Amino acid sequence: MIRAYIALGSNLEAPAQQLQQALSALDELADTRLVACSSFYRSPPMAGMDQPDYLNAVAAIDTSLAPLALLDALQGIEQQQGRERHTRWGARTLDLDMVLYGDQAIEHERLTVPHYGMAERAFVLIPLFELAPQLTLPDGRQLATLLAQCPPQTLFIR
Ligand SMILES: CC1(C)Nc2nc(N)[nH]c(=O)c2N=C1O
Repeated sequence: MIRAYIALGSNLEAPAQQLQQALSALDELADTRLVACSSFYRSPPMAGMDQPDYLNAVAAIDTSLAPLALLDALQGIEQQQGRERHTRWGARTLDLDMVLYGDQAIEHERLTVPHYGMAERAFVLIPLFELAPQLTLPDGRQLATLLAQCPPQTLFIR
């Protein structure tokens, strides 16, 4: 089994329920087990868009699904929970992003792992640090270092 970390985000239609429902769906995926989930964190939309605050978390899963199969499964859960991809940065009922997949660096047209924006996203780094403070990225960087260098963002533990 591979340890993967999934970033969850929602800012529409009862975000706390969206995240809880997504955690259950992750645990029910074939060949996958939900190992842990961070606290839920509320924060204003990054880049100050005119949207409701987000609720974010990071989940740790163990899976034997291959990366693209896991990606398909994550997109399936988003769709089950009403995710319409209107605009790239628009508000959404649920976002599931594969942040890390074991110690693999993946460059595929559908999938980049580690997640391309994680170093600038406190709403990913802080929940991830809660779960795995000693984590080292595939390129050798320490998660603690990324967190120290990340642009500050106001997060509230919900
Ligand atoms: C629109 C954008 C970049 N901003 C966000 N901002 C916050 N706080 N949380 C998110 O999950 C999030 N997701 C996004 O996709």
